[in-house]
Amino acid sequence: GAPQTPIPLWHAMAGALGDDLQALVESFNISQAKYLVQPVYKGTYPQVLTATIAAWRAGKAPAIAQVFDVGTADMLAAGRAVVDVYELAKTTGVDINPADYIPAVRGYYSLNDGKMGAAPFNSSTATMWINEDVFEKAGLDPKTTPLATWDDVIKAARAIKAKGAAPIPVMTSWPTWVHFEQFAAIHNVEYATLNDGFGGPKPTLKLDTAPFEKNLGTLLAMQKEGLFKYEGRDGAPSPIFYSGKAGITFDSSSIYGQLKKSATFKFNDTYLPYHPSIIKSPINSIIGGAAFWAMTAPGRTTSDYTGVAEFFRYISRPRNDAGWAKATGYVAVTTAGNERIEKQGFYAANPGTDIAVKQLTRSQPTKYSRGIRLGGMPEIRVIIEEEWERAIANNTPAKTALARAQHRSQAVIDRFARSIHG
Ligand SMILES: O=P(O)(O)OC[C@H](O)CO
Repeated sequence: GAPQTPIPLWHAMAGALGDDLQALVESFNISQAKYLVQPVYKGTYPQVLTATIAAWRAGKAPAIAQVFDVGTADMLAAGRAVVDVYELAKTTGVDINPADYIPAVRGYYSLNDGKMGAAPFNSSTATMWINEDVFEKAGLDPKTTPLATWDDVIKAARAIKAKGAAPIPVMTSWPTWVHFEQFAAIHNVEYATLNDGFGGPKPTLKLDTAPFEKNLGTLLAMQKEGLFKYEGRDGAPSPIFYSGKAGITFDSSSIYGQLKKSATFKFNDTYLPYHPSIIKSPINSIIGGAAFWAMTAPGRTTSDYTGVAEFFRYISRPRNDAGWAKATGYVAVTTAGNERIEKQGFYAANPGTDIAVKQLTRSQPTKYSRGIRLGGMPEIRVIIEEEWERAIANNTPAKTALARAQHRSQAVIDRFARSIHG
């Protein structure tokens, strides 16, 4: 037959997630004869983003790039580099319907006028993960030990430490995603003015405020007491929990697939803990993970873009969307995908897999729990991580770390605002 059109796809899915993505791509490739999607692992999320931007400047951007949550504002501002999904649908005639996606996902990846920029794919949220074997060793019943509030978590951590049940009572992956961005959402705390950045070009960060001080202060105090161990930036710490060395971690719902594949201990997840002094009853968390962006390049043809659009439509079909979510721990991004999982009885048969969706939908999103839309956000995450690390190393209070993080991060936002508005 005719030669297939290659569609390069750059991604950040390692380990079990990489295998699952490979399988999904292969099923698309054999479902039709025209296009051959070619997945390439390009490293971590920030590495994929950097590589994609560099490649675009060199006229060699992949047809599809997987960009993480916090790269969204930068991508939406990238102008000629990307083809927004609504435009892709229009020019190729491939029907990609925004109404198919659950509101939290659609809202996150839309422009201000509601038109979709990216194709939703791997949406997660952050949850609290429990090593049940460690709990049992510490004399804690993993099914009944209260873990709703931070005081509850501290109590459990003290028991784990006292019994020497694990070298690390509590740790975290994604320090800033979980303990700043998701923390702010579930406590209905403002992260930045102008509706967390959705409402205008030059928001002011709110990192140097009492709620953030309370939360970072709690973590720094736990660190001093030997209850919490800061283990590194972004997703790098995750394998420490996989290896069984920690009693509790905070991580993406999407570590489910990896744990199912490789963990030698019983595990489960539950809701993120909250501070009753900040909110009586925590609200919805926000989506994380990543989405697929259609990239431009010199010489890219309508046929190439049609292949991209066909792939986007394929992954949104209820069967494929649900299959990916069940294997990985990501949430199904379409309404039909979610209904399919529910109907199959998957959540009931696999306790804990329902927590992400429940936490994402437990309230109506407010202006502080819909997402954070700030330019330069990947850089801001690194700044906050640096200041957190400095506070641990120098034994300085949360207030100092937050003042520094606020000052340095605001400069990033102001620079971004100048770059797009002159
Ligand atoms: O591990 P993921 O894919 O759920 O992503 C976690 C964070 O949202 C990445 O920024």
